[in-house]
Amino acid sequence: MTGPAPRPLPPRPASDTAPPGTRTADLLHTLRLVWRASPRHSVTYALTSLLGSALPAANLYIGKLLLDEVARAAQGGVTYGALLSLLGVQVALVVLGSLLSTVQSASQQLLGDSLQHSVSRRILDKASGLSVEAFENAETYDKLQQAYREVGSRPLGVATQLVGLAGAAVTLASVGALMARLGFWVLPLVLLASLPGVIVSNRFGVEGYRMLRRQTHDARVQNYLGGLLTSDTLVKEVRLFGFEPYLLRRWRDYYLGFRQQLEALVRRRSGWGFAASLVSALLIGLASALILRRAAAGQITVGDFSVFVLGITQVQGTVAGLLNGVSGIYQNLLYMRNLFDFLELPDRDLDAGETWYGPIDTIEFQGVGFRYPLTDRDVLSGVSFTVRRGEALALVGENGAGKTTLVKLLTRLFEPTSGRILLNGQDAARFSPRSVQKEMSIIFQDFGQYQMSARENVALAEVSRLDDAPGVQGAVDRAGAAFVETLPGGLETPLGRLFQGGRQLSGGQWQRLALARLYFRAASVLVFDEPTAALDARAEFETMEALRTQARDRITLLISHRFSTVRLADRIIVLEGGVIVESGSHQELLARGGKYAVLYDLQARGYAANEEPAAPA
Ligand SMILES: Nc1ncnc2c1ncn2[C@@H]1O[C@H](COP(=O)(O)OP(=O)(O)OP(=O)(O)O)[C@@H](O)[C@H]1O
Repeated sequence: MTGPAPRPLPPRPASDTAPPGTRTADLLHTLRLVWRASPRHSVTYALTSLLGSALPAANLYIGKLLLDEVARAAQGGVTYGALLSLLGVQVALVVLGSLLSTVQSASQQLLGDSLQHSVSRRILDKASGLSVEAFENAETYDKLQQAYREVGSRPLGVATQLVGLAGAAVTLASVGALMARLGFWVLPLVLLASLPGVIVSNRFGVEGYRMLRRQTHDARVQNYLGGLLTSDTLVKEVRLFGFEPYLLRRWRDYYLGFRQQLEALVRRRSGWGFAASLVSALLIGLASALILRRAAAGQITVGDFSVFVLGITQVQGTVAGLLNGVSGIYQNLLYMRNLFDFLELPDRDLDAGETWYGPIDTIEFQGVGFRYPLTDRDVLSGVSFTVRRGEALALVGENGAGKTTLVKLLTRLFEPTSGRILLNGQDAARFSPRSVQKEMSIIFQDFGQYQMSARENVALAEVSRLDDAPGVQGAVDRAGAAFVETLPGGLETPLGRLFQGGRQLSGGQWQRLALARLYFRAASVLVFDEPTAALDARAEFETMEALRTQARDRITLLISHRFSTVRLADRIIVLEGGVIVESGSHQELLARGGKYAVLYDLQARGYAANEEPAAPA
């Protein structure tokens, strides 16, 4: 599906107030990245570019000699052979030029490809080592997204622009040396004439960039609005409520705002651009008049004059390229800082610590507290409880009470900010998170729907057993996901609608597969976070029955808003504002008449109300 072309978002570059050494270090770092990506293509690209940069001066010089010889030939004394040999050199230069540029662009393309691959690889390596915490931090996530988006252009941009700068210096020095022979004022005047245009274009380049930056927030909102209109998952709701015109109007309002700013910028840029070209023309006119005076005095040849005329365009183009290259490198380095910031984020070594072996028989929370990074509020505090093998513990509480957070701590995705968690009486922090996680299996509230085969959807819980067909089948049976057999390719059927040939499943079917994934891993701790939210009544009943059987030789943790599910647990913990306010069995908590009883009563009354016969009209 194609949506409206998204407005280019200027990615947020790192602050340009970084210490002066940072840019140099980033430049070197970028060049190292480029070099490592492909030394062979880096060298080829640099060499062909530099050699090619000396060609304009060589061409100018041969052209001058040829013209002078032609002029002399008019007076006789020059052989046809001499003219032909100069022509031969000129043709050879043209052939060399096109050979160099062919090799240059081929090596640039291959270097770009290697670079994109190697930097993407580094980003993905980094992303796989980051903690879950890092992903929940909006700024880090932004950096990751941006690094990934920019990976194809920025590092190569820095390298090619840097080589371009060196090439421009070579061109300028060689062409400049030729022109300087025509009079000491020629080169300064021509250089001066190049400046106004470059200054204006740079100044408005920066303004344009700032404008885009100012618009970043609004552009994101506009893109979001466009995304709502083109989203396959939201189309049902958008159509039914019919708010397309509202979305379109808001989308257009943003566009009109951007358009106004763009028009103002274009007007000013055109005015200044025109003024700059006038100044430039005056200076070139002055230089030409001076050259012509020397020509009138017979002090320069027709070849010299051609060096002057053709040299002007060459110098102006090179100066513009040089200054634009400097600002281009600077801008690209700002983006590279984002990439480096991301690559420099601390990893969370999931294998650090002692290795945990064997089943977990008890989990004990001792005064556990937790605060999300960059927030100023504890979402859990003083949480203490113990759960033993064979027990099913349910967590209840209203939205935002801290249930999922508690599970994240239990599963070592996050570490407590206070208190400790003991496993079989030993501090969990001593053990490597990964080795502990191997003993745990989970179905999250927002479980994954992997656009892969049904088998992979189950076996991802333990990829080393990806080919364990009986194991997968067993998990599928336990999860009541028998529908898999009715799929055209059985367990091998690709799922989801993202790729061709994929079968889309219903929400409940996806959830059953996620349950199968949980069962597939041989774990001593099972965590069910709203495991039945998308299930029908029968499936919920079956799941709960299976869960009760599973629970006998394991620790089971259950989060649910459905009391029909919760009441099956041996013990229930009631969380409120991150604190345990009650705990006990279903019967005990009802008898106590506290928070649990109130919540239970509310839900029970909801059912009862639905069962009341309709009042006669
Ligand atoms: N990544 C995060 N960064 C900052 N705060 C968070 C983050 N995730 C959750 N919170 C906050 O932590 C509190 C507890 O959230 P949690 O998801 O644990 O609640 P819950 O009891 O599972 O809620 P629900 O029943 O809605 O699933 C909430 O106030 C929430 O706003």
